[in-house]
Amino acid sequence: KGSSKPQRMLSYVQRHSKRGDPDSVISTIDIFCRSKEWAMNVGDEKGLILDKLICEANPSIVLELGTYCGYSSLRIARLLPPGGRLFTMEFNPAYAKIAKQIIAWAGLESKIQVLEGPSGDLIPQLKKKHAIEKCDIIFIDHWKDCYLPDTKLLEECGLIGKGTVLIADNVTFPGTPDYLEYVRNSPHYSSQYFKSYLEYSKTEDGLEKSVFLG
Ligand SMILES: O=C(NC/C=C/[C@H]1O[C@@H](n2ccc(=O)cc2)[C@H](O)[C@@H]1O)c1cc([N+](=O)[O-])cc(O)c1O
Ligand SMILES: [Mg+2]
Repeated sequence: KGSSKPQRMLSYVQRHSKRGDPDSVISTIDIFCRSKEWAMNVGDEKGLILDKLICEANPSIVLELGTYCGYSSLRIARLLPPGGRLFTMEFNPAYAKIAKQIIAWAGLESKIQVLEGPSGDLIPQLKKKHAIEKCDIIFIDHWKDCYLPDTKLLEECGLIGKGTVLIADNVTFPGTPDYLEYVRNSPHYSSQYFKSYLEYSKTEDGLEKSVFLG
C-alpha cells in the first residue's frame, strides 16, 4: 500500500510551500514536477498564458473541466475579482480529495467549488443547482475525447453565451483534433492558438482560445 503521486504532491506542498499563499503553492508544485515526478498540470509556461487570458477577461464565473490535483484551479482562482467563483469538475474521488486539500492549504476554498462526478452528469445540473446563468470562461483540461461532446453539451444547456471564452489545454499534445476542427471551423466561434510547450518538457503544445460570438 504505497502512496499515490497526488498524495506525494500534497505532502510535498505541505512541507515546502507557505500556507495561505497560492503563488508559493503553485511554484512548489512546479518544482515537485520538475525535480521529483512529472504530473499533468497545465504547468508554468502554459500557465502564464492562462493567467493573461484570465486577467483580460476578468471573469465572475469560471468553469474548469478536469481538476486533477487543483494546480490550474489555484492559478485561476487567485486571479478572480472579488465575488468571482470557480466551479471545477473532477471524476476521480481520490484526485478530488487531494485537490480539496491543496486548495484549502492555499487558502482559496472560498472561491473554488470542486464538483465530483462525470462532467456529462454535472453540466446539466449547473444552472439549477448552482444558480449559474452563463460561464464567462471555461477551461477544458479533462479527457481529450470529451472536449467536443462536453462543449456541445454546454451549448445545449445554455451555459455558453455571447462572449464566453473557451480555453482548451493540450490541443497539440496529446491533441484534441475533433475539438479543434469544430471551434476553428464553426461560424459561432473566433479561435486563436497560443503556441507553448507541454508542461515540464520540450515537446510543443499550446492553448486554444475560442470566443463564442452568439
Ligand atoms: O490526459 C491528460 N489529461 C486528462 C485529465 C483528466 C482529468 O480530468 C478528470 N475528469 C473530470 C471530469 C470528467 O468527466 C472526466 C475526467 C480526470 O479524473 C482527471 O483528473 C493530459 C495528458 C498529458 N500528457 O502529456 O499525456 C498532458 C496534459 O496536460 C493532460 O491534461
Ligand atoms: Mg492538460
